[in-house]
Formats: sequence, C-alpha cells, structure tokens
Amino acid sequence: MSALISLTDVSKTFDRRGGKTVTAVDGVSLEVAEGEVLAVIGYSGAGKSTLVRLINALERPTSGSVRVAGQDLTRLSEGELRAARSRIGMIFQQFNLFRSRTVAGNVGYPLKVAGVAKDERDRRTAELLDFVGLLDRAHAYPEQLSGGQKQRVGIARALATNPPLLLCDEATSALDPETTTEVLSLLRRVNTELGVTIVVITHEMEAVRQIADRVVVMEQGRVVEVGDVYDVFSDPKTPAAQRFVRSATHDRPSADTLARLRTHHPGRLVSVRITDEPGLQQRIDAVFRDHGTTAELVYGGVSEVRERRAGSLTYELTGTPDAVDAASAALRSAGVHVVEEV
Ligand SMILES: Nc1ncnc2c1ncn2[C@@H]1O[C@H](COP(=O)(O)OP(=O)(O)OP(=O)(O)O)[C@@H](O)[C@H]1O
Repeated sequence: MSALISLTDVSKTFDRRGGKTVTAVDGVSLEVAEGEVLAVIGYSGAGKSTLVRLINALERPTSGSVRVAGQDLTRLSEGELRAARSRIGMIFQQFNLFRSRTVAGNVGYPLKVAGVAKDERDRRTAELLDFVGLLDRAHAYPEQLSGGQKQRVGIARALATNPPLLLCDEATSALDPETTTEVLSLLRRVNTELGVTIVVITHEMEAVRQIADRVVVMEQGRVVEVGDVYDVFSDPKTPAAQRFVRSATHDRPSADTLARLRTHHPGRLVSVRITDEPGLQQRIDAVFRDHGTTAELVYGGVSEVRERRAGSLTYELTGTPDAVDAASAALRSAGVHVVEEV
C-alpha cells in the first residue's frame, strides 16, 4: 500500500512572548498508508494538534517536509493550498456546526462552497445523511441534536466532497462512553466501506483500542513509540505507552496497586502477559500444577483489542521457594512472558 501522508523530519517551533521558543513538533518522521486508520495519542501539550495542523496545511513546518497524496505541501502557493485542504475532511471535539443552518444545510455547505448545483447537492446530502443514520433529522437544527448526532453530522459534512483523508481531532472527547463507541464504529465504516484513510488524534487509549490499525505515541513533540495497535497494547515498550495502555486494558499492577495487594497477599506475586496464543491458559495452569505451586489470581484481566486477546494476570504463588522459582522458569521456557513483582 502506498503512503497517503509522508512526514519527513518535521519540526514546528512557535515564538512565545519574551523571546522564548516552544518546539511543538520535534523531528517527526511518519508515513500513513492509504486505507489505514492511524491514531496519534499523547497527553495535553504533546504536539498532536500541531501535527494535524501541519497535515492539513494550516501550519507550515519550521523544517522538514509534509507530503499528502503526493503533493509537497510546503511548496504550494496559497491557492493550491486551499485546493489541497478541500481534499482533507476534518472533524472536531466541539463539532463546529453552523447553528443557524439545518442538518442538511450543514452537510451540503462544503458542496455549496465548491459550486455544486442544488439538485446534485441535495442528492449527495441525502446519501450522506442516510450513511450516518440521520436522514430523518435533515431539517432539525444542531441544538436539537444530541452530542453523538452532532458528531455524525460533522462526519457527514466532512465527507461531502469525497475526501480520501479524514482528520479527527479529539472527535469523541466530549462524548460519553456509549456514544463514543457509536461514533467510533461509524468512523470504522467510513474507513472500510468508503475506503477513507483516517488519522485520529486522541488522549483516550480506549478510542485507539476501538478504531485504530496503528498507533503513534507522542511526548514533548516527539514520536516515542509507533506500532500496530495489538502489539502496542500487548507489549508497550516506552513508559508513555505503558501509562496509556494501563488506562484502557489490564496491565501489570502499578506501584500503588502493588502496595495495596501486598497487604492482603504476602506470597510471591508474578504477572503473566496474556496474548491470543491458543492454549495459553492451560499451559500456565499445567506449569503451576506440575511444580506443586498453588496460584491464586489476585489482579488483572483480559480485553479485546482488534478482535484479539490482550491483558495481564497477576498470581500469588505459594509453595516452596524452589518450586516457585522452577515454575517461573518453566513458564519462561514455555515462551510465556512472566515478571515477578518485587
Ligand atoms: N500557535 C501557537 N503559539 C504558541 N505555542 C503554541 C501554538 N500552538 C501550540 N503551541 C504549543 O505547542 C505545544 C504543543 O501543543 P499542541 O496543541 O500541538 O499539543 P496537543 O498534544 O494537541 O495538546 P492538546 O491536547 O492540549 O491540544 C504546547 O506547548 C503549546 O502550548
């Protein structure tokens, strides 16, 4: 698959008052393949919004190049940039709908700007509203809609001109968990049924888990980890990724949790990584049994990530010290990722 977006060593600095500069994006190189859903995750101030603004050419990089659909955005004139921007759909946390226009008026607006004739505009608007499940609300005004419905209007409007790329900046952050799931599954359909490439900016790992193929973790303007969603969830490498994964799936107990567990469980605690390898649980149980150890499950859980199993289980092991050591070693040699919590 070819790259729809290519960032090469992109940096963006801003001048602050008092002569200080802030580096919002720092040496980022990244490719987004045509047809993929990429999530960019990071805490507030990590540089995510700036990265999006570089991709849709609302900001020019201080250095490096930004290519979208084969065009180097840094080399385009203002007029060419406007045309390039119109080929990128965008949705926002606050929906940014026109309050004075109806749902249909909002969705048809980009087509009106593009000079599309009214008949064609009406046809396309109806098609889009049908796609997002809001055909019956065509004549309602934004204030009459729920948050989830407003975002569905936002999505329909962003798709009006058939862009190959949709950028979503914290698109579900203002929504409750159930509505978030609805909007994310609509975005998934936008990807699978319409073939639109999607970049999702979020600080919620749960959103990443539900929608993305790949995830980029940003910290202080830099990309600190990038990988397939399942790989990052089942084996986060950097502290930043580990903190995010812990918020959405079950990982090893944090230091606080461990201290609490210790007050009830004086035995040796080991955490075992759960993957979607077939027969994993039977293998773990057999090792404990064969080594004469008793394993009490004290913490952890298993989640579904991209239809695969990922998680962590922490056991309190009782038995002779040698038996516990042997059980841990046997698990390791059976290819199970096991860590003794100390
Ligand atoms: N126009 C600007 N002028 C000055 N500083 C800016 C500007 N835009 C962003 N910054 C600074 O760049 C850094 C990265 O900001 P950015 O908004 O990209 O982060 P973010 O990860 O999207 O955070 P948030 O989720 O809070 O929006 C921050 O320190 C921010 O204050």
